[in-house]
Amino acid sequence: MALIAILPGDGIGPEVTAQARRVLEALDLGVSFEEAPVGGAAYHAAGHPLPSETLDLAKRADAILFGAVGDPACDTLDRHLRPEQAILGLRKELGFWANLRPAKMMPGMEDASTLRPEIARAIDMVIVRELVGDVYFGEKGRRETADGRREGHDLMSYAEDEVRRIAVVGFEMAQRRRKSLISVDKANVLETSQLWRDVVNELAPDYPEVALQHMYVDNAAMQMVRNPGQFDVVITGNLFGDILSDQASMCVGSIGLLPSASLRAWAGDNGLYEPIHGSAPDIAGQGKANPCAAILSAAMLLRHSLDNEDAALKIEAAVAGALAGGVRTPDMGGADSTSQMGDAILAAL
Ligand SMILES: NC(=O)C1=CN([C@@H]2O[C@H](COP(=O)(O)OP(=O)(O)OC[C@H]3O[C@@H](n4cnc5c(N)ncnc54)[C@H](O)[C@@H]3O)[C@@H](O)[C@H]2O)C=CC1
Ligand SMILES: CC(C)CC(=O)C(=O)O
Ligand SMILES: [Mg+2]
Repeated sequence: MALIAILPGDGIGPEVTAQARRVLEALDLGVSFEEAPVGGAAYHAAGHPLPSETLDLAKRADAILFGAVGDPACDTLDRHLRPEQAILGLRKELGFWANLRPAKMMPGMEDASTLRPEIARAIDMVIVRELVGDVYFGEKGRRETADGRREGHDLMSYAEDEVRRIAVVGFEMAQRRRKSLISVDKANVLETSQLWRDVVNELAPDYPEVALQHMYVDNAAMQMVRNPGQFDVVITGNLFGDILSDQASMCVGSIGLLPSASLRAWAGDNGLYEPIHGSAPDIAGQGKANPCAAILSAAMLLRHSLDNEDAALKIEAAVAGALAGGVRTPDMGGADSTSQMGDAILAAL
């Protein structure tokens, strides 16, 4: 029997993963669930944001459903003990280097988008974000200069094999979709990005049917709100992908709508599935969180780790159906609660 590890985390994490678990249970898939604390919840309970029991569960599971981590009560802790280290640690320890973040306009959701309906309607992209390199994982430090100024640094670096493997994912995904790949970097300024661009260009002849374009990240941020329909598959580094995917979420209606998969293989392997949002302390505990991103992450889990495309499609159709029926949490301009959104999706199932 397949084992799904549920790591709810902090803030709205437990609220949205509870709805995703309801949906998975309703499908009667013959899977088992095991939950463990992570992030601030784990720090308060066990003194560490990623206790060894939680890491062991993540390793032994067939797939991981993750909520979110981040707790204002931990803001003053040493960086190594902060809740966010748990998600970075899980990604690194388990080698989940490929992060897929699909953003697609769902029927009848144009009113929730910050863009004009005719612009928003065309959105159907996947951001393929490199997840275990870049400035998030480079050498970090603080020092004091000779004249007494405080300095901080975070090294941005990529090795060619790290770029190549994520670029291959991008090219292969583009080949399965609309055959357009936009690689986002800052090669006009950054050495890391020049290497990124070189490696992507070297791969391009292997994928002659894919139209490759390079775009600087500042322009990409602007193009994403000017004409998001031009993006099919986007490949980019850890930092730029983090930022651009939050931006893409508002183009399709809410940060509470975008799921993600963090993988080390296309299919049939353990993966980590989480909404792209954080723990949202400003709305935690109020029943206001939109659970759609977590529920759509559960669909990605079934698709990529449990080889159950049928069940994944059922969940995606149920979410689209509930939204098309007008159920909306406050982030999408409505007044329905987290559990009412979950109820509507279960009813649509
Ligand atoms: N993967 C993870 O666990 C992530 C953790 N974080 C952490 O989360 C904490 C809060 O970070 P923020 O920058 O505020 O980002 P956030 O994504 O938690 O929230 C940003 C804004 O979006 C809203 N929001 C987010 N998810 C929502 C949902 N499902 N439904 C309705 N509204 C939603 C929040 O209320 C807030 O106004 C921090 O500690 C941060 O480090 C942030 C991003 C990802
Ligand atoms: C703790 C952060 C690096 C997580 C994040 O913002 C993300 O992965 O989207
Ligand atoms: Mg983020």
